[in-house]
Amino acid sequence: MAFTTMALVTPRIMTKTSFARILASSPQLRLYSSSSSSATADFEDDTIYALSTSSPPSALAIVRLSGPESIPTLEKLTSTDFKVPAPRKMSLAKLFHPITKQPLDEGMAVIFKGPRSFTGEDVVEFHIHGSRGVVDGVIEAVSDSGLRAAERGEFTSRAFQNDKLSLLEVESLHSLLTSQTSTQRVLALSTSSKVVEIYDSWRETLIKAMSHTEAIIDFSSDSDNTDLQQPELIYGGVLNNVIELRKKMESHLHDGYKGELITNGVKVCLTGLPNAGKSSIINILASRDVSIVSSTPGTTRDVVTVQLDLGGVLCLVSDTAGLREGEDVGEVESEGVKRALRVREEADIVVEVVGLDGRDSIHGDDGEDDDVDLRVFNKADLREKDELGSSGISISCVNGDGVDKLIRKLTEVVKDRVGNVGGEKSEKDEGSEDIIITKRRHREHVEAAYEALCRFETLAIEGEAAVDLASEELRVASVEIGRIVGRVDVEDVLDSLFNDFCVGK
Ligand SMILES: Nc1nc2c(ncn2[C@@H]2O[C@H](COP(=O)(O)OP(=O)(O)OP(=O)(O)O)[C@@H](O)[C@H]2O)c(=O)[nH]1
Ligand SMILES: [K+]
Ligand SMILES: [Mg+2]
Repeated sequence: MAFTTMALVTPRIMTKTSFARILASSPQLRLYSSSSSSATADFEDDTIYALSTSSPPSALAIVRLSGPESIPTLEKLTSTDFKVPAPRKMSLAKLFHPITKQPLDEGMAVIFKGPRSFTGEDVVEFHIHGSRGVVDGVIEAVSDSGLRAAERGEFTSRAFQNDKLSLLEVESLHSLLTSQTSTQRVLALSTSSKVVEIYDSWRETLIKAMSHTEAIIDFSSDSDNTDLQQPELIYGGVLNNVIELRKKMESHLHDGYKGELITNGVKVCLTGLPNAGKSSIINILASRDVSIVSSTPGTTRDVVTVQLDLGGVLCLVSDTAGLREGEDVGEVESEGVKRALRVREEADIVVEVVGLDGRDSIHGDDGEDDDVDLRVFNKADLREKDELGSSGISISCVNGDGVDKLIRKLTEVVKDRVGNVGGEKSEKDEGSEDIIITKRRHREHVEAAYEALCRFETLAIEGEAAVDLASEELRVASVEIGRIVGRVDVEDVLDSLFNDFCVGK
């Protein structure tokens, strides 16, 4: 699938002013350091530095240090009468190269004493002017003071090693740093500490249940004990708690994949017969010529995808080949149709574009088809007014009629799919659970835990005879939940995660 643009576009309702605006350029920061190896493998207590803001030039820049030599380095770069400020208090700092004594900048410095810092170590931040000359000078001075350039994500990995952040919080931080839309931002901010608490409480429930079943095992193997009333009671209590938790997991698993949709983007597919106007529509939505429009049916073959911000939700909107088959359809177009069908199959939202009138809908006159979420009747300029019923939206790519309505309607459909994130809860949202699954990784662990609890319940029916097997299922479930927050077995996830971070974070 080809992304024609890296910029995220917010389609705008047609007004006299602008039709669209590019929201944000690529969030990927250019790397200042070229180092790319993983930071997690060899954690050392040397002192690291990095430019934490994007490449010069910019108005201001921040160079960050972390480790035992941070504060001594601040002293080396300032004159003897400089007083190291109290933690978290900004102080004016005239900076000099420690050896050549050349002036570097008149900036600001702030210190954070470990463990009350992001990394848990002593941290110094230089807030300096963002020109290449200043930034290079300060970086050189820090390096000449014996500090080492940080690896990608090394500040965050130190925060993790020092128990300042859990794996789940590291993931949320990464989501925040790469967020492109308001829902991604709000979700990232809301899924850190609160969600850790939820998963930890689940794990606590499971560990408690496990300790009770272990007690039953001990109790039963004690041959002197003839009173079996008590273990049954205990087992009943454990079972109730497990059922309650299993149901909670179930409701989170049935969350409509909202978290993953917000994180990965909602896939919207424009589909329809050749010449319906699919490419014309994607060009309007993207406010630029991303897809070729022509009067020849079968123009589009490759899938063309643009990123749009619809009501604060990242959407990946794809233009696809017009669907048709037959002898006059050549090999290349035929491959295009195959791709179109695949994209449609995988889409979260299917928008069918109908050309001149309802008769050339791929589904015939009734327009009934389960996988279509929104039907758009294009070329309204060629129709008598109100010729069509209310089964879709009537638009014209030629004069722009109905385009604002299409954007509004599409936004509605998208927002309906991802739910209300971070907003005031409306009546509709009553009883709906908060999103706690934002990645496939989380879902897989919750699913595995859920299945273990189902097996536990089956085994529990057999009573004490199978209590040791049942207890093992509780252990499996607690390990799976522990993996989400990063309480157990995290190394494999960490390596790939920290590699996704920028240098300086
Ligand atoms: N009158 C009129 N013509 C339109 C409108 N929208 C698109 N067209 C024309 O319809 C023809 C086909 O448009 P495309 O956007 O290429 O259609 P498509 O669905 O992408 O076609 P394929 O890629 O071949 O499947 C072009 O000549 C467009 O200029 C419209 O609203 N009104
Ligand atoms: K065409
Ligand atoms: Mg096309």
